[in-house]
Amino acid sequence: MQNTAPAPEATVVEARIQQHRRYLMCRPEHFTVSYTINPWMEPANPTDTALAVRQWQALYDTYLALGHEVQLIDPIEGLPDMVYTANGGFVIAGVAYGAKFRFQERVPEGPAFMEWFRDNGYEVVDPREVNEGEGDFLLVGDTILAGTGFRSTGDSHSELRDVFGKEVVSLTLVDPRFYHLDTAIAVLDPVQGPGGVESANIAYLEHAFDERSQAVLAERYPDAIRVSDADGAVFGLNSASDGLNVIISPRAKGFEAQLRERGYNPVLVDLSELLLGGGGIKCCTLELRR
Ligand SMILES: CN(C)C(=N)NCCC[C@H](N)C(=O)O
Repeated sequence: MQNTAPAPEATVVEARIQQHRRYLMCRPEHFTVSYTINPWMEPANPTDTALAVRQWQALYDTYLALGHEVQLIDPIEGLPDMVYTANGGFVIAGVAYGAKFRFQERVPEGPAFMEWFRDNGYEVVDPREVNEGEGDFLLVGDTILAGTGFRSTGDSHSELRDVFGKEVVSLTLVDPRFYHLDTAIAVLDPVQGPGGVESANIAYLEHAFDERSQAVLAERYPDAIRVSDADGAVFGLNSASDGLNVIISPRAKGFEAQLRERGYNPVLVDLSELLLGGGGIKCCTLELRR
């Protein structure tokens, strides 16, 4: 008798390609939580600066072990959030669009980062509009996804478009726990081929966005990984990917499994102490694109 049962579907796992990265980080020597500008910060809870430094060092060592390059900006006393370098600007092709922070407590960080960029050979664009750098702007392939709702303004998205001449897609965040775009979206793999960007994918937390933005993301990224609230709430998406290795929080168990299924290599680094300031792996990592 002829067997008419359909052949079992083969699971195709794409081969992932590691890309070299250059990052800017800041040792959290002055880390503490002395004010509240996001729902995670609770000045009454004690912080352990030595532990924050050890955890940060583990992230730094991980990047080096994976073959990436890390540059450092000196921490400044009285600016405890400077460890979250992702907020210090947005850099593409040697051009650094500076940050202009929403809250007074972080305002002095803007010029400090711009000075570092200048001293290190970047062309600096002094921003007119309030924006918190790569915390709210993510390069996915050749498109910039730009967050608003809590920190960066919609006007900064227009400024960003003028500065880089790229497509900028505005997305509105609605859940105060996910106040920067990089808490709600992880960029997984902008793969550059000889003819430009060949593929780009993301992971995201759907309900961190308003309905319009959810529709935009669903249409643009049909293959995206959608993560659970539980994984989002431990800053699972606040991760750094080199196209193959994805550095994530060890608490994001579901996301870890989803990444493995897709052929990525999750690398677990615990930044629990820095979570007290409302930041995770990606927040401590600014990509320097030459
Ligand atoms: C992903 N996130 C949140 C970041 N990119 N940055 C962390 C900033 C934390 C700082 N206390 C603040 O509230 O600004």
